[in-house]
Amino acid sequence: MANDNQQWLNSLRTQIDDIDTNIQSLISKRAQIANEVAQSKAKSDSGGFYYRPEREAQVLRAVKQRNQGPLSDESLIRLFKEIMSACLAQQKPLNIAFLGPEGTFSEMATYNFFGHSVKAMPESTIDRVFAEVEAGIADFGVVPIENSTEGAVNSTLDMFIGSPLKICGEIDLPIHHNLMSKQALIKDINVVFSHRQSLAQCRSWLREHAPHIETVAVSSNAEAARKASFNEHAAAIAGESAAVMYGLKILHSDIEDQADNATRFLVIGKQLLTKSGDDKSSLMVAGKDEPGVLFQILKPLNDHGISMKRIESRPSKRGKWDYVFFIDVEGHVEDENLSQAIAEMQRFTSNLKVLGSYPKSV
Ligand SMILES: O=C(O)C(=O)C[C@]1(C(=O)O)C=C[C@@H](O)C=C1
Repeated sequence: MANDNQQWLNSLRTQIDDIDTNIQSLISKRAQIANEVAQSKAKSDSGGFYYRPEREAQVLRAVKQRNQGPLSDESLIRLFKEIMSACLAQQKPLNIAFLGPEGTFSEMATYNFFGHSVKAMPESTIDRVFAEVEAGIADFGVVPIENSTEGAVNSTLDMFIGSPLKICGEIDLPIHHNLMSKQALIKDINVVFSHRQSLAQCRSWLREHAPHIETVAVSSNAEAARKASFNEHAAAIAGESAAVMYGLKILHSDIEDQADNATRFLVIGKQLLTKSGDDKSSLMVAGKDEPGVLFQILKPLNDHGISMKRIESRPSKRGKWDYVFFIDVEGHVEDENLSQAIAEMQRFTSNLKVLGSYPKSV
């Protein structure tokens, strides 16, 4: 019996070896063809842009559509992202600036979107991420834009007012928080460090399970984990990778108050993207100081059957009580109905800037 089972195991492993040989040779063939694509881009007027997020979104949507299991869509998408990341790295290795330090959710979002064959560059502030991309030191940047529990990240919205950068993609990252410490028991902990937003996202859990523990806000979750790593009676609330990086034990996982807690990040760059087939566009609009101006600005969207996904207002910094509106809509600016709507909106705005058309997160 044991012998039969061993034979079965051996035969299964032989099958896996054969399949791996085929997969490897196909991946190598794919990489060769991607190299030829790079040569064709070098000859064309592609503006030196080798990375094509709209094409990658199409590849990933096809992967999802073909999937019949047993692997989940997420697993297959992760694998194909890594394949494309490696194929692109041989054409042109990308430098990606993100809101650091290492071990933050922004870093996780960066690798989730670009795969691991990129050079991820941690920056200390959102302004620095924009500056590195504007200066061409980084090819793209990754910045948080909103959290499903805590709302908009105003410092990112404000950067778009003065920056020429475009939005080239979005990343919808589920955020799971963990309580981590050198200690094994929560009763031995007297202080919890975390970023202000993360403490807010775990408010009810902390009230219920750790009412005796003091909470201290620090600059990032990774910094919280670093502090907890050399304080015997401290804990941090952070993502899993911070626990690994700073050698902490996870005492409780998924402690966020809302199970579907997520943060949306934007990919910023200099590239204007062509249509991927399922896109979103972001507009920044300064209204004229007239009665009913917001209604007039939004009316063309309704008239042309365009779905608005989000609107935020921010002080314009041009004068007191003067605002700009950030509006996300379905579609690409090259779509007939959206380009007509934008032309009509311009009659009621003192300034309208298309921040980008980009594929919806896959
Ligand atoms: O189709 C392209 O333009 C490619 O360069 C190939 C490829 C891929 O591996 O599929 C690689 C990088 C681009 O970002 C998009 C796709």
